[in-house]
Amino acid sequence: MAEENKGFFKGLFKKLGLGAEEPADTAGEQSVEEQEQQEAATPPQPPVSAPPAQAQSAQPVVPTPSVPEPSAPAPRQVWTEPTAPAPAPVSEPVEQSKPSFFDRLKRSLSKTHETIIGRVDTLLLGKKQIDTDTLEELEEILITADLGVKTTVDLVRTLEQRLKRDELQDGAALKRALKEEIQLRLLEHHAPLVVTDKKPFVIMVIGVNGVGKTTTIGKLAARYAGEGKKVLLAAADTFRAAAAEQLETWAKRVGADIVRHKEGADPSAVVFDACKAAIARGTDVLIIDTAGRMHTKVNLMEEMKKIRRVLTREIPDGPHETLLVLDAATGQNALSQAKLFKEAADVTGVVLTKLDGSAKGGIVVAVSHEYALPVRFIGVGESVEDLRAFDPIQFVDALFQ
Ligand SMILES: Nc1nc2c(ncn2[C@@H]2O[C@H](COP(=O)(O)OP(=O)(O)OP(=O)(O)O)[C@@H](O)[C@H]2O)c(=O)[nH]1
Repeated sequence: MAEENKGFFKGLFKKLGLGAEEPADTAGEQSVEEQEQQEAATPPQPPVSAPPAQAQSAQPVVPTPSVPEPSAPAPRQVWTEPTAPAPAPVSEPVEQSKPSFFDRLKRSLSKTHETIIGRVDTLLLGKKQIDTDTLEELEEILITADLGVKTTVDLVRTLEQRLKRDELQDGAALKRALKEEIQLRLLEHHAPLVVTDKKPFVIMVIGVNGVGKTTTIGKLAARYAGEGKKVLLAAADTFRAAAAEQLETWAKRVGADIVRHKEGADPSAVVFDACKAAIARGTDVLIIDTAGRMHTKVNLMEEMKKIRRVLTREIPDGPHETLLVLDAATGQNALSQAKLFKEAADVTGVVLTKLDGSAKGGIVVAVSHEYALPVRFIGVGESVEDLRAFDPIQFVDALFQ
C-alpha cells in the first residue's frame, strides 16, 4: 500500500476510534493555516493527501522593457488575524475573546445543520430499530439537503451494507455512520492548495458573476501578502469597470500590485501584460480574475482557451491552479456550474463561498464527491479572515455538532 494511503487509513481508523498512532502532518499548510489550526477547537486531524508536488522548473525570465508598468504598488501591509475585541466590563469576568473559528464555522453552518441533522434527528426520534424504510427516508432528506443524487445514493448504499452487517443497531449508530461516511467522501478528494515557489505561481480564478470571485481574490491576496509573498492581481474581468475597481481597492488594501486595462478591453491582453509584469518584477503569486459572463459552454471554452494560450506562451506550465468559485447558497446551481466549468476549464480546485447563513451547505459534499474536485477554501463571511482553508474533518464536526 502506498505510504500516503497508509497514512490516510491510519488517520481514518483513529477518527473511527479503531486505534492508530499519531496522525501524519497535513501537507502544505501555510502560516495562516497554522493560525487557523490554533484557533480551531477540533479533534486531531487525520492525514489528508497532499497534492502531488509540482516539479521545480526555472521560469524563462525574460524581462521585456516594452511591458507597460502597472500602477505603482501601494506600500505592502502585512495582514494578520484581527485582534480580539476589547475585554468585557468587570462585571463579566468570563472569557470574552472572539469565538474560535470552529465556533464561527458551527454558527455559519447552523442552517445547514438544521436542514440535514435536524431532520435526521426528527427521523430517528423514538426509533427503536433502523431498517431499510429508515434509510429510504434518510435518502430523501439528503437529496433535498443538496448533497446531490449521486452522492446520496452512494452514501445510502454504503449505509445499507452496514445495516446488513448489523452495524446500525440504533439511531446514534446510524448518525455516527453517516458522519463517518460523509467525512470519508470529503477526504477522498481533499488536498489543500499548496503554493509552490514557482515564480510566479499562477492562480486563475473562474466562476460566474456574483459568486464572490473578486472578494475571494482579495482575501487570497491578503493571505499570501500576509505571508510576505509578492502578489500581483490581473483584472482580466474587463466586462465591468466596477470589477477592476473592486480589485484595485483590494490590491491597495493588501499591498498587492495590479494590472488593469480599460473596461471592455481584451481579457487576454490583460493576462499577457500581467504575465510579463509578474516575470519582470519577480512576483511570487499572480492571481488572475476572469469574467464569468460566458453563458454557453462553447463561449466559455473559447475564452478559457484564449486566455490559456496567451498565458502558457509566457509561463509555459501555468496556470498552476484553476480555482472555481461557487456560491454555496445557490445549491444545485452551484453543482451545474461545477459540471460546466469542469468540462470547459480544467478546474483543479474549488472555493465554496457564502456558507454563512445558507441552508445549502450540503453542496460542499456534492461538489467534491460528484466531480472529484478538492475544495480548497470555504467562505463564511465577507471579511478577510472569513476565507479559510477547507478542513473536511473540522467541517463535518461543525456540521454534526
Ligand atoms: N456572506 C458572505 N458574502 C460573501 C462571501 N464571499 C463574497 N461575499 C459577498 O458576495 C458579493 C459578491 O461578491 P463579488 O466578489 O463581487 O462577486 P464576483 O463573483 O466577483 O462578482 P462580479 O464582480 O459581479 O463578477 C459581495 O457583496 C461579497 O462581499 C462569503 O463567504 N459570505
